[in-house]
This record gives sequence, structure tokens and C-alpha cells, in this order.
Amino acid sequence: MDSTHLLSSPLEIQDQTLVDHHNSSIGSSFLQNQTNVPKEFLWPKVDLVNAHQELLEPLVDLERFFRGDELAIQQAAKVIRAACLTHGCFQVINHGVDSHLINAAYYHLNRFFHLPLSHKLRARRATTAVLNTLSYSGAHSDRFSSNLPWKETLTFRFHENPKESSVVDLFKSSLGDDFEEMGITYQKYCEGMKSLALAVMEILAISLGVDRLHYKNYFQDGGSIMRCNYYPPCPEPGLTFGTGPHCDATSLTILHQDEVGGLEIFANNKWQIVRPRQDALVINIGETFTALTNGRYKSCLHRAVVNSERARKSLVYFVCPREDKVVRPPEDLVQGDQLPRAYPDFTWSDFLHFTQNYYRADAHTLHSFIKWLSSSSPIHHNR
Ligand SMILES: C=C1C[C@]23C[C@H]1CC[C@H]2[C@]1(C)CCC[C@@](C)(C(=O)O)[C@H]1[C@@H]3C(=O)O
Ligand SMILES: O=C(O)CCC(=O)C(=O)O
Ligand SMILES: [Fe+2]
Repeated sequence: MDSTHLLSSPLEIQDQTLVDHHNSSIGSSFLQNQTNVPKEFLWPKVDLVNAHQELLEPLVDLERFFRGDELAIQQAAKVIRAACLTHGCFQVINHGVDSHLINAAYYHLNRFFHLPLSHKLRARRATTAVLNTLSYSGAHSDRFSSNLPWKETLTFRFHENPKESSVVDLFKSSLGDDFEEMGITYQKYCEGMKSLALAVMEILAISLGVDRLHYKNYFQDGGSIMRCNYYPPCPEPGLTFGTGPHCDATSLTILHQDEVGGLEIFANNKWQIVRPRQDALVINIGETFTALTNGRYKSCLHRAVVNSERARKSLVYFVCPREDKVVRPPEDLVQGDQLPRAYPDFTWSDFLHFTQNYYRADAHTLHSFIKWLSSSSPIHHNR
């Protein structure tokens, strides 16, 4: 499959991308029993360039932000602005999310991925439905037929809206009552991430010189997607990826990687290694936030490599607006002929739907989506 190919109808998807492997059951035991990388997992040589250098992305200490120290806030905003204008990534420490909670999230992640495959499959993504349940995937083999990622994932949505089922109910109803504690842990984890996300939104607004509360208010009633990644050891790590090169279609990503390491970011024209820091969270700008800044802030191009020795884990919280919200930059970032709109209006729901049903997210997702939008729906033209 050519992941950069723009698909325009569900029929094309069936032919080229979403091969429905209902009987395939790729799990970590399958991946761990391989002595070679099966051909479905081989990635193009052009993508498989190694990273040699460590990324010196800014590390922002949020302690003084939470204390309301204005000078420190302005300094943080300046550093973040520079990073977002170049590669769209920075790390935060003293971020307010309890390290015991992060450890507990890893404990449950391990417990889940070590279950027998038949149990994990109770949380199997039902159809191509847009991530509306707890959804386990082994190498995305139910969605794609080539360039498969060497990973297993567990994904669910988080929303504070009391009408939606809670994370605890989701875990209990899919996996059984024994997973109540896991649900409670992830509910708390998502709550912690949400409040951090809103704090970061405030600094991002300051860094852009727009109303300080603009993005915070915009994302206040938003939902999010939470994903646990498990990357088993791989016999030939140079031939495949844990997660291929991509920009997150979402708005902001808050990621914790374990001590094994594997996250790499494309900055200054080369792939660079993000050294794991137990106390830090990596913040990536996503494509939707790029649109919300009228193209000012770069969405971060990144990938995850695997290794032959140790399984690797990561916890990823994707910040999203409420689904029906229109994605449109504030007026301050649009200035007539000098700075016209870089992207037309769209809703997050349409963009998410595109990535889940029509297009495999890669380095060009926003661009491909806009092209698709303008060709498939005339009412969206020039809005
Ligand atoms: C909206 C999303 C789609 C993906 C999960 C979130 C944000 C990043 C996307 C993804 C990780 C980009 C690489 C390809 C992908 C298929 C994956 O490897 O998991 C993407 C996710 C997805 O479509 O599930
Ligand atoms: O595991 C990682 O470090 C990266 C994962 C990722 O980019 C994603 O899930 O979107
Ligand atoms: Fe990502």
C-alpha cells in the first residue's frame, strides 16, 4: 500500500488499504516468535534512514507557570514559540501529573498487553467505526495490508461529558470486572492530561500573541484520544517501524515514553533521537493545531523505532476539540492579503473520520485532507 496515496471512496479503501483481515490475529506472541520481519512489515528504504543525533528540544519547567510567575511564563512562551516555529516539539517537567499515576498506567499497560490474545481481542475495534470503544489492535493488520507497524495498541476516547460512558465503564464492559482498577487509573490519567493540556494551551496562546484564554476556552469542552503503545522486540529492527513517520492529525500530543527509548523527531532536516526522561512529557504540535494557528506552528514529524532487545512502551494522550467544533484560527493570526487563510474551515469530526476511514495518517495528512475536502464537498470551498 502506498500510504501517501489519496483515497477518495470507501471502495478504493477496501482495495488498497483497509484489507479486512477479520481472521488475522497479530499479537505480541506472533511478533515475538518471528525470526525475520514478515514482508507485510517491511517499510520503504527511503524511510528507513537512521537517526544519529540527539534532539536538543527545549525542556520547559512548568513549576513557575503553575505558581503564576509572569516573567517565567513569558520566558517559557518564548522558548516554546521558537520550537513550534521550527519543529513543533518540546518537553515539560514539573508538569503536575503525579509520577505514581504514570507508573500505575505502565503497570496496567503491561498487564493488558501480556493477556492472552483472545482476551485482548475482547477490546477489538468492531468495524471502521471511529474509535468509539476500547479498541485493541495488533499491528493494525485489520486495517492495513502492508507497511505494518511493529506494535500493538490499545486506544479509547476520553470525554468529561457525563452523557458519554466513563473510562471505567468502558474497561469493565469490554474486558471484565477485573479491569475496573485499570479503568480508574486511566480515567485519572486522562483527567491529569486534560488539565495539563489546558495549561499548555494558555502558554501557546501567549506565545502566539493571541488572547491568552483563546485556545484554553476552545479546548475546554473537547474530548481526547488515549493510546497505549506496546512495541515488542524485533529481530530486524532496521527494516520496519514501531510507528512510521507521521504528524499527528490531532491538536496536541502529550507523550510519555519508557526508559527504552525509540521516539525520533524530524528537525533541522534530519531525524533526531528524543532521549527518554522519566520526569518529562513530550509535547508535539499536531496538524489540527497547525490549522488553528493559520499554519504558523509546525506539526511535529515523528516516528518510533524498535529494537531487538527490549519491549518498549509509550502512553500517548491526543488532545482534540469537541467533534463538531469548526477549526478556524483566531482573527489575530489572519491578516488580509499579507496573511490569508492557509486552510479552509473544517470540523475535527471530518478530519478524524478521514484518518480512520479514507487515509492512513502520514507526513501529509492535513494537506491530503484539504485536497480531499475541496474535491469531495463543494460546500466547503473557500469558507
Ligand atoms: C487520529 C489519530 C490517528 C492515529 C492516532 C491518532 C493520531 C496519530 C495517528 C497515527 C498514530 C499516525 C501513524 C499511523 C497510525 C495508523 C498508527 O500507526 O497508529 C495513526 C493512528 C490511527 O489511525 O489509528
Ligand atoms: O511511541 C512513540 O513514541 C510514538 C507514538 C506515536 O507517535 C503515536 O502513537 O502517535
Ligand atoms: Fe504520533
